[in-house]
Amino acid sequence: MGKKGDATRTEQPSDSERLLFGGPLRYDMGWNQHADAFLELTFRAMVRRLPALLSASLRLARQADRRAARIVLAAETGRGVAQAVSLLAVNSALGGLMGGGPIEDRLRGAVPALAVMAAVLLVGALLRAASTYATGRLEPKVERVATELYLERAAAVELAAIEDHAFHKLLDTAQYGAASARRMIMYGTRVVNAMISLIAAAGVLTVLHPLLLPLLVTMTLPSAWSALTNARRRYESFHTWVQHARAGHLISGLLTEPAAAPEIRLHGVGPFLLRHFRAMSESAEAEQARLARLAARTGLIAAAWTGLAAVATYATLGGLLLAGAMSLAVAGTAVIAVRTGSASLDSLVLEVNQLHEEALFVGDLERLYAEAAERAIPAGGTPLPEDPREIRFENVTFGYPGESTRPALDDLTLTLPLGRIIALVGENGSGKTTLVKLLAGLYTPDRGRILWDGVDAATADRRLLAERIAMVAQDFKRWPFTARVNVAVGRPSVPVAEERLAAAVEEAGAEEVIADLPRGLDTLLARHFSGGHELSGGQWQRLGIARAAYRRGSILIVDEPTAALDARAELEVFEKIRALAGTGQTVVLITHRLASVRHADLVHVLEQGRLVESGTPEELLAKGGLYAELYGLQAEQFTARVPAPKAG
Ligand SMILES: Nc1ncnc2c1ncn2[C@@H]1O[C@H](COP(=O)(O)OP(=O)(O)OP(=O)(O)O)[C@@H](O)[C@H]1O
Repeated sequence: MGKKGDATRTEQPSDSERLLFGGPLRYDMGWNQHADAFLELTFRAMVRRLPALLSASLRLARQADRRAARIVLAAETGRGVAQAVSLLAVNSALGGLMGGGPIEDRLRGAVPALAVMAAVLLVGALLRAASTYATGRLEPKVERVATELYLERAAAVELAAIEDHAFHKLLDTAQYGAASARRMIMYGTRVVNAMISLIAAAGVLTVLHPLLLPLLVTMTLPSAWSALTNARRRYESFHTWVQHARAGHLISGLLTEPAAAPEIRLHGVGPFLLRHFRAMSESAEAEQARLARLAARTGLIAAAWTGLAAVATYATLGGLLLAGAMSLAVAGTAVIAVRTGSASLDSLVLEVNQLHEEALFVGDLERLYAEAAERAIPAGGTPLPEDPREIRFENVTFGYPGESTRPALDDLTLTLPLGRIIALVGENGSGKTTLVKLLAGLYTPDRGRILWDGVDAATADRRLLAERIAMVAQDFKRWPFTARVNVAVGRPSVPVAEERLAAAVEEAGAEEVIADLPRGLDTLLARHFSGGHELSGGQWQRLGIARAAYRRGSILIVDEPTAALDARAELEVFEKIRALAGTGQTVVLITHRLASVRHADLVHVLEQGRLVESGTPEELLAKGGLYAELYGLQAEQFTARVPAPKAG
């Protein structure tokens, strides 16, 4: 009841959250998915899940380093056995010391048991060292293996999956899984160790007197209860506050972000953000204080309960001694075994709890692995024709996921003759970029077919299809690496070839851009690193074109290649593109600069995802349709008279 009330209260957004974010942000880091599992955090549920959790840790460990995993397991088992032997030796030593006869004889009698204890201590220390070393080797490897698999799977999924909100959320949540996998090894090891020493202590206690085992359990229950209660509160609080925490990080990030820096200084946004950062931090601190208060209260209750249980245990031992049902030596061993056992049980509960918490994140990671495998770009397929004559879109319809009044491409049929310059023209949002993304195999049509001569791209080998495409997208990636890599990344599968690099830079007209860089091609193009350099938008655009030229795909797709270029550079780039077509290269060009389309062999005009007209630029101009209208509008801007300034 209290739990529910707390959660509801903390879900109220703070004033800052309300103002800056319009209310609480509901992105829940995927917690909902495992909320049920965790909230069922009863002792029984945890015990039930323990074997599965331990075997998951072991599987991870074996995947990462089989030998180290074996060492850890053997060392921890050995330590448990050593503990049992040590308790038995204590019993025997105490029995000898407290028996009858002269003290010298008793001491002499205890020597073998003491020697065993010393040997066991030594073995225990050696095993502990072996386990520490092997765990230290194992943990980073587990994290690396899990991370690699995460990155590999994430990079291999379809573009549509990356853009899918639900999948992205899974990607976000699962990124914590690798670190959790690492910690699972640590907690898994501790659980095994605690379990074995508990079994040792419990076994010895049962041998000493059957009453002692339930007493041990009674002594440990309070701390188990307090650990579980606090873990559950922490979890609920984290779940409720995760949004708030993210928003706080967002604000602090904004204060130091270069892109925000000019406005922060000019508009005085700094103090505004700081004020809200403080307000949000204070709400988070209040929540931490609430948790600390509750944890302190729970701890006190548990301590009182443990105290009573301890009194009961020792009273029972006293009773047994008085009644003559137990010798003093056995009682002494029992005290030691009770202490060792309750310490093991305490840590067992704590570690299982931690293991369980980490397992939730590893569960997210495993869900991601499975989903990513399902959404991976299929391997293999029909080979494409060696030298196709044309690519034909046949009644292609494609809509992006989510709400939309119309599909981005709507029953589109058109032909792209290869070895020519084909221009795609149309107003914003008419579907040009979507068309080329389908052409490149980044998306697949919802309906209709894309045929490379007779071969349907849907059944074709996607890797081979991508091999043929070189694309300069509108928002191509500005890699935070050197200029050389920014060009050569066009074909990273081959070693960087200087000649090919120079040719690509020349084809893109980017020689001057490179010459102006302080270290030429070796200049780092990332301002936030020391020695880093930033390029202007137009300079980047030339590097983007150089990258596509370096790739040497048989179909070059250029989406708005001149948007950031000055008039002279624009002319130059179109000259280069025209020259490329002379070499038999297919160029698919998207541009709003209709004057530059003059040299295209074929123009397709799109409107609202449909083809409205096709032809050579001259034909389209003569026809007087949409192309002619757009062309006329642009031409007018240059011929219209600039109004003369008003006199006076
Ligand atoms: N990744 C995406 N997710 C959802 N909808 C998208 C996405 N990309 C484009 N759209 C939508 O698809 C439609 C076609 O967009 P597209 O980018 O293909 O047009 P375009 O002709 O290239 O436009 P522009 O001239 O502005 O570049 C638009 O309505 C747009 O809102």
